[in-house]
Amino acid sequence: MTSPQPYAIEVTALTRVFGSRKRSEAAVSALRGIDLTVRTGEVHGLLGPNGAGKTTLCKILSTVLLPSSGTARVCGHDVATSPRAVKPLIGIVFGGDRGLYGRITPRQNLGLWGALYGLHGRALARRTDELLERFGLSERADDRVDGFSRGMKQRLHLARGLVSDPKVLILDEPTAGMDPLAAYEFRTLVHELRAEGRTVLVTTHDLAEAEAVCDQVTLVDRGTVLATGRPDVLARQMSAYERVEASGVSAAVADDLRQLAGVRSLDRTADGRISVEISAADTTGEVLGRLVAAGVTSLATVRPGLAEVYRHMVQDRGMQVSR
Ligand SMILES: Nc1ncnc2c1ncn2[C@@H]1O[C@H](COP(=O)(O)OP(=O)(O)OP(=O)(O)O)[C@@H](O)[C@H]1O
Repeated sequence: MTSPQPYAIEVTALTRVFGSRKRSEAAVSALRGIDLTVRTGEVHGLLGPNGAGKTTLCKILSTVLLPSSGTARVCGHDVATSPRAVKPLIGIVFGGDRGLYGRITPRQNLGLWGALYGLHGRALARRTDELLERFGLSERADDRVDGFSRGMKQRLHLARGLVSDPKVLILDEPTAGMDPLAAYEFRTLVHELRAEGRTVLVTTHDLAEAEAVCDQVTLVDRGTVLATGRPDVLARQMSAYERVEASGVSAAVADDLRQLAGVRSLDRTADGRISVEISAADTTGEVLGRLVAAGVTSLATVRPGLAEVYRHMVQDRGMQVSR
């Protein structure tokens, strides 16, 4: 018996350039030398702002798009030279409305997709029924999809991604536009997929979602990898970019805080509030402690948005996290 591949996804020095369509347009380097490994059975988050290159990478992995240079392998098969070996191993789910046929029913959508993967007859009917049941769509199985709510369409997308029983599932912003309950159910689903032994690559803008479901997270920005590591390790690093905001702080206390080693900057706003930008993970507690000791009661800790974290990370390049 052959032993399973240790890595479900191996990406090395991957680039993708989109040529310009008009003379006036510059070519776009969507991926600029991505290295990424995802262990078999792992849930791996790809986290990055708009335009980071996440969708481009997902498309290359699912053989929809060719790389410009570098290599990408799925379960040991090169996506560019062996797409036929890759296709049955991989399922892809895009968020939003892309890829569903609204004028037909969920059963027919799944039937069409299953047929593309070579399923037919009883096997296809059984698989379709199982998935409709799993995603709570059995009662609406024969209604037209275009009358469905966003959450139902999203569940149908997920069902579609599983039609071929793929070993590797790519979820491109699967919770975009989901309400909180649906997003919670999604997290449960990802845990189930992992328990079934599948490898999941999930793209998101949402750090909390990545922390909740992922074993490993890779941060990407402008086509490059900024850092990769366990989400709790990355989150701890990100906490080094927290801000503390407070009002009613005397000039003497503010000066005292400014002197602390882990304080990057301290600004006072026109309305008398202060904003303290932290530059070391354990400084937030120290700043809060000093403010409380000085009798300040109006204070808050603000975790920066991803865009801000990226900005800091890009400035502080070299803080690569390894496994
Ligand atoms: N077909 C295309 N032609 C030209 N440029 C493209 C094409 N597809 C993507 N790009 C560009 O490549 C870059 C990366 O886009 P991509 O969609 O991969 O990013 P993303 O991280 O998925 O962003 P988002 O979160 O907004 O979906 C962007 O600058 C985008 O404009």
